[in-house]
Amino acid sequence: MTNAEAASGRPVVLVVMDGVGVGTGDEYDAVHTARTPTLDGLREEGVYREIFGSGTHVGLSSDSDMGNSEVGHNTMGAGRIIPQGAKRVDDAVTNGEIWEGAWRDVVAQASQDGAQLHLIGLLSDGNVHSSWEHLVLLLEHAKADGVSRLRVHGLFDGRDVEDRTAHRYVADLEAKLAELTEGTDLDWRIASGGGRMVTTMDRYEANWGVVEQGWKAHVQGTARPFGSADEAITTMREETPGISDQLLGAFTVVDGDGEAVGPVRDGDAVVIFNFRGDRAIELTRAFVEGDGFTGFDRGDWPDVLFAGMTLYDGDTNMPPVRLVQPPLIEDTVSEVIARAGLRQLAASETQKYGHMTYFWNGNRSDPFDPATETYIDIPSDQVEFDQRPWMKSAETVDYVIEALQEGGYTFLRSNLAGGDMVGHTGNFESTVIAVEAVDLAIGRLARQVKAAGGCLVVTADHGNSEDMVERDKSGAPRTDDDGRPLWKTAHSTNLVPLHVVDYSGQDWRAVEGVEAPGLSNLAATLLTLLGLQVPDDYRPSLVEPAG
Ligand SMILES: O=C(O)[C@@H](CO)OP(=O)(O)O
Ligand SMILES: [Mn+2]
Ligand SMILES: [Mn+2]
Repeated sequence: MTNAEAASGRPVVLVVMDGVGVGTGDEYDAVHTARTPTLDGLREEGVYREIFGSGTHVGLSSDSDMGNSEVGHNTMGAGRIIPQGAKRVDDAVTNGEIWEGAWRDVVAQASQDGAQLHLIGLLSDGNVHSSWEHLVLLLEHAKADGVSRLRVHGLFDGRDVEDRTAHRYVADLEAKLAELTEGTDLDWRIASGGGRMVTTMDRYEANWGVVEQGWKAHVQGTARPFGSADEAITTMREETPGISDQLLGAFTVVDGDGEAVGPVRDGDAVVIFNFRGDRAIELTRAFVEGDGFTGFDRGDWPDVLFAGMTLYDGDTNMPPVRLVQPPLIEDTVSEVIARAGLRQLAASETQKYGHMTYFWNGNRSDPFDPATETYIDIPSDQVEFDQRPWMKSAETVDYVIEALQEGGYTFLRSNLAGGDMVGHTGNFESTVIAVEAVDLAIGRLARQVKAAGGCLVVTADHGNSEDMVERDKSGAPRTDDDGRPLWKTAHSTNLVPLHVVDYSGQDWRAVEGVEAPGLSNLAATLLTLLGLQVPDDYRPSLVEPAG
């Protein structure tokens, strides 16, 4: 029997466990600490490998860059390593392309009499949504290009960098602004800000109220007033000891008369300097969409020249003006499957919905073939996720199980968000529960895949929950002044698991000798399991028929 015959007809079911990497197994490894009978069992039952999900293996600039959902899902779906995020913008910066196109219009607009240039984005060197170097370069070029009034609206991270460091980023930014403006009559200031999870950086329309807070802070200048960004941070930390940077409230910087120092006005130029789209698109829409906009009540919105760092949504062409053009990823795995006429299902809760559709499909939102593809978006809870660590793992799997029972689908993919979203809270106990809920859900799904004689593939897009503590350079856990662990809220650079368990009777074995096996090998692996031709430029499959 050929591979294709063995595979013909039976469903292949992929589960992406978001943020569940392979850790050291120590007491800060929530995956190891969790009771995971399903994952332990799958490991015995089928092919198990540990593969790369970070750094240059997913198209980032260096191997010290942790993975993230965007690049992880892009890479999985593309079957190749595509230059990504910071790397893509870095390339445009290196070859100077970034200063040639829309940037010229931006500075021309900002040089009109009385106009201002607003730079809005995440103050971080996590290189997930934004890059500190890019912000500095924008400032330097704005100076060289004669922008006299400039306002920075800075969001605090605490998610991709060590938590409770926002004051350092603010100090560094104030120092940079002082250095660039010293001895000139440039009028450059920090004008507003807030923690990214409560200000501006909502995603997948989970909570437009977050964007509204940002709109009040950055655009209207009506958020909670403070004399400076540093004063805002200090005050909010006094009010809520231990508060995470991501949750610091939205604020507006005001002058001695209580007037906002930099609201956005007609005729200004606005740049969002985040390069990643999922959490930049909503504010973008608030700026560029006309009367049809329904996210929240914008009041009288200013007429500005708006530019994003890059394209945030390929299908809606948002934003229409951007500093750097994005990668166009063609021939992604679901396009290949759609061309073969096979039916596909994608299911995820809202927090990761775009990951399983837009990012998976090489930055396009719509199905390739609406007749054969079904997308399911399960609304996420609107809470801090450590309060509901099971998230929607059960509901997500319910949809996949139902589709398997119904029959007719050949490739069914889903994302279980808990390991990542709860891992980001830095709450170890809740993260253990999140991983257990993921395991439980996969257990239920595995039984249904078995009943259907299908093939189950389980992997993760990057690490997070398997390493929950900040570490020093030697890898030793760091503690606070009282000796308590410094909980880590960020992703990791760890390897991720890959399980392949086929209940159809076809045996598979690991392909030896694949160079640096990683997420980029998943697409060929899936096509091989499906018995479909692998495009020539894909990285190779990690499994082959045994015997
Ligand atoms: O929450 C997010 O935006 C990122 C971390 O910045 O996580 P993920 O890449 O898993 O979506
Ligand atoms: Mn993720
Ligand atoms: Mn994450």
